[in-house]
Formats: sequence, C-alpha cells, structure tokens
Amino acid sequence: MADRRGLLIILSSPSGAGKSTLARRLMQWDSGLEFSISATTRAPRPGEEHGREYYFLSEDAFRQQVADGQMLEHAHVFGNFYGSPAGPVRDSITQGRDVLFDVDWQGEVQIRNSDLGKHALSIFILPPSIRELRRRLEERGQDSADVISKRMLKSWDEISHWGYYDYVLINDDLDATEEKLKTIVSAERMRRIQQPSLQNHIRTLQTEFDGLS
Ligand SMILES: Nc1nc2c(ncn2[C@@H]2O[C@H](COP(=O)(O)OP(=O)(O)O)[C@@H](O)[C@H]2O)c(=O)[nH]1
Ligand SMILES: Nc1ncnc2c1ncn2[C@@H]1O[C@H](COP(=O)(O)OP(=O)(O)O)[C@@H](O)[C@H]1O
Repeated sequence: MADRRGLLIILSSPSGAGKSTLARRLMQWDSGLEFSISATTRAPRPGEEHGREYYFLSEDAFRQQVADGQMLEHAHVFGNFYGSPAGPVRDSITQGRDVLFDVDWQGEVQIRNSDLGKHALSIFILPPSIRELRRRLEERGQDSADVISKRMLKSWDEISHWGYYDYVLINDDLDATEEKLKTIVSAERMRRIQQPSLQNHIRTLQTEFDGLS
C-alpha cells in the first residue's frame, strides 16, 4: 500500500490571477502530480486541445455525464458548465498519487463536502490588485473584450470566497508565489504520511530505546 493517500490540491482564483500558470509550474516541479482535466462546454481557446487543457463537450454530453454520476463536482461559471470527472481522481487517490485541480469556489466546496473531502488541500490565489488583474487578462490576449469584462465583473464573487480555503497566496511576484506553493504542498505531504508507517517506526525506536539499558 502507498505510504499515504493522495492529496487533492485545489487551486482557485478570479480569472487572470495566475492559477493556470502556477498549476503548470507545479506540474513541471513534480511529474508525479496528476492534473484533473475538467470537462467544459466553453469553446476551446487558440492552442487548447481536447483532452489536454479540457474535455470540450456539448451541453447535452455534459448533462449526460452529470446524470450518470460521472462528475466529482460541477458548476456553471461565466455562462458555461465545468466539471471534474470522478474516475481518474478516485484511481489516483487510491494509488497514493496527488491530483491537482483548477476549479472555482463552487468546485472547492463540493470536493470538500464529497466522500474524498478529507484529502483536500485548497489554496486561493489573489491578484495584487484589481487593476493588475485586468492587465493580466488583457495581456493573456486569449479572450474578447466582452469576455474580459464579464470575468472582471465576476471577479469579486470569486474573491469573496477566499475564506473557504486552507491557504491564501497573493500572486505578486510569480517565482515567489511558486516557491510558497511548493512549500505548502511539501509540508502538507509530510503532515499526512499515513499513521501506520509512522507507528511502526515509533515502535522500532521504542524497542531500540528499551535495549539501551
Ligand atoms: N467547478 C469547476 N470549476 C472549473 C472547472 N474547470 C475550470 N473551472 C473554473 O472555471 C473558471 C473559468 O475557467 P477558464 O474558462 O479556463 O478560464 P480562466 O480561469 O480565465 O483560464 C475558472 O474559475 C476555473 O477555475 C471544473 O471542473 N469545475
Ligand atoms: N505573478 C504574475 N505576474 C505577472 N503576470 C502573471 C503572473 N502570474 C500570471 N501572470 C500572467 O497573467 C495572465 C493570466 O494568468 P493565468 O495563469 O492564465 O490565469 P488564470 O488561470 O487564473 O485565469 C497570463 O498571461 C500569465 O502569464
């Protein structure tokens, strides 16, 4: 059996604060991390591939998967449906592999309230300012002015749920935020090493200690 069960590492932020960038960096840091590829009804952005960033589904196909109980969580965000397929997450966690999620606050709440909730580690990413948030969305250059306005209007709704998270980071300097994220993940992994393996070690230490006298 794996030394510990996998962690469900959940990143959320208002659109444009940098969670996809940070998620990519975490994946590069630890190739053992599994990224939970969400299903969505939104159209692919230039460069996005079905099965890599998202599974791009029609609304009918999405609803069918929800009805069949295939989603660990799902939500309606910015006029589209998004959801995390449950199967790969359950496989990973059983095998002791950590899974990384990029989901909104509704996804975080549903995962935390699911039967896998005790494995959740959630981190909220804040932008340094609202002005910088808009600058990043514009600089990313992947959404129309209309889509950017919609996301800016919804940013406070997302930010207002920061208190639901285990950790909150302000993504000002990207390298510094990445380091903090890695520190959180490393510490939480150590904290959750399964008790049986620790208890075996403590018993061994006790036997050795008793043998001292
Ligand atoms: N609940 C939930 N939210 C998701 C899921 N996948 C993505 N999201 C969220 O949907 C929002 C929009 O994502 P996206 O269209 O990729 O835009 P971006 O965040 O601006 O890159 C973000 O807040 C994502 O975190 C999912 O599977 N479930
Ligand atoms: N700390 C940062 N400083 C400056 N630009 C950043 C920082 N973090 C991310 N970005 C840039 O901001 C834009 C939005 O980041 P992205 O990761 O796509 O956000 P999200 O996934 O939260 O919508 C991208 O162009 C990204 O390169």
